Amino acid sequence: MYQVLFKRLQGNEDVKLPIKMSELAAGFDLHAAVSEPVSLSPGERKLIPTGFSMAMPADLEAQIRPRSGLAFKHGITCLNSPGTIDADYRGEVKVLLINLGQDTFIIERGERIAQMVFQVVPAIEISEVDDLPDTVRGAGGFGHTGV
Ligand SMILES: O=c1ccn([C@H]2C[C@H](O)[C@@H](COP(=O)(O)OP(=O)(O)OP(=O)(O)O)O2)c(=O)[nH]1
Ligand SMILES: [Mg+2]
Repeated sequence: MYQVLFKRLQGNEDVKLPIKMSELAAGFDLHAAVSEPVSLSPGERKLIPTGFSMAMPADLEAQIRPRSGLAFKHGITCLNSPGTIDADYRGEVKVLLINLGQDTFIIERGERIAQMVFQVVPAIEISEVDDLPDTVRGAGGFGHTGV
């Protein structure tokens, strides 16, 4: 079991911390900590505060992903999906939303705007080499096996 710490930022006592909406949900829903309703017109993007910062074990990252309901119903998604929260980041977690729909969308304070999924990040050691191990695929890619 991993221990993750959430710190509520001042002035956001009324905004919920990330929560799972069902027992086995992969994502913790994130709530908008906007001081007043924020409008996103078609094509517009805005960085939305969540009212908390966090600390997690060094081998974790957190991914900020869209909510499918907002994407399907309103065309609202995360521009940098999935957003990456580094284990050493102590600033406020923010969500970069973009409106790909046809209508202006209003984000209300406390609304669930995205979800956060934790992942283990493997420890990696990099070595520069002159030759890589051969494979059957080789350099084939981008559809070289056909449709
Ligand atoms: O959706 C996001 C993406 C990032 N961040 C925060 C946490 C993350 O650890 C930090 C940096 O993110 P990233 O590495 O994606 O951005 P960058 O453009 O590479 O910035 P930096 O140079 O600060 O790493 O910004 C968020 O709050 N929400
Ligand atoms: Mg970075």
